[in-house]
Amino acid sequence: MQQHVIGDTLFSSQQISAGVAQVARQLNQHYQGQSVVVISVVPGGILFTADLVRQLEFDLAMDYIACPHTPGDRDNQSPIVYQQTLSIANKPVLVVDDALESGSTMQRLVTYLSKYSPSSLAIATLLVKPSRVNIPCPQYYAYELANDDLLVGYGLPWQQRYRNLPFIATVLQGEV
Ligand SMILES: O=P(O)(O)OC[C@H]1O[C@H](OP(=O)(O)OP(=O)(O)O)[C@H](O)[C@@H]1O
Ligand code: HPA
Repeated sequence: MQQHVIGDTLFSSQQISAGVAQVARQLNQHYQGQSVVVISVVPGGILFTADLVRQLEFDLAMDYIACPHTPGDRDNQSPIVYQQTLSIANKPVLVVDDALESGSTMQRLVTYLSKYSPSSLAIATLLVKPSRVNIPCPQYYAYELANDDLLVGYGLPWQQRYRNLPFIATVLQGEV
């Protein structure tokens, strides 16, 4: 592993667990008694989704969607890949990803999924960065960051690596 890429730890695995629990609490309150379709944005959202759904107390089904993103790209125009394993028509849908940076990926996904007529659409992420666009739907998150710095770990890649780190760290300046 090229450990020299990895800078200071911003969120330890304990802080991540606390953040997951915080988002789960908000969702358990909001969706109590409902049957929800949770759509994970893969691959980045896999880790957060896995941790989050195990703390959700309402009935849920799971699906996935992808919209490959290059870190630092503030206008993600890549094709959306969605197999629609489950119908979401007339059902509450929760889209789960690790982070919003520009917000452009999630903004496109929300617009796209709304065409399938869900009864409601909301998003859940662990992190949000400050320069994200406004997405007009309910948003659940644990941590609002102070800047847009590139991060790595817990789903976030550096050159497609390090998604599996159990903590979230900065990327050293020369490597961004
Ligand atoms: O708000 P944005 O600026 O659009 O960035 C957010 C996206 O970036 C990350 O994707 P990642 O780089 O992990 O790639 P992925 O799409 O392959 O998961 C993250 O998982 C979001 O999907
Ligand atoms: O901080 C990040 N790191 C890696 N990929 C990303 N995609 C959005 N934000 C990030």
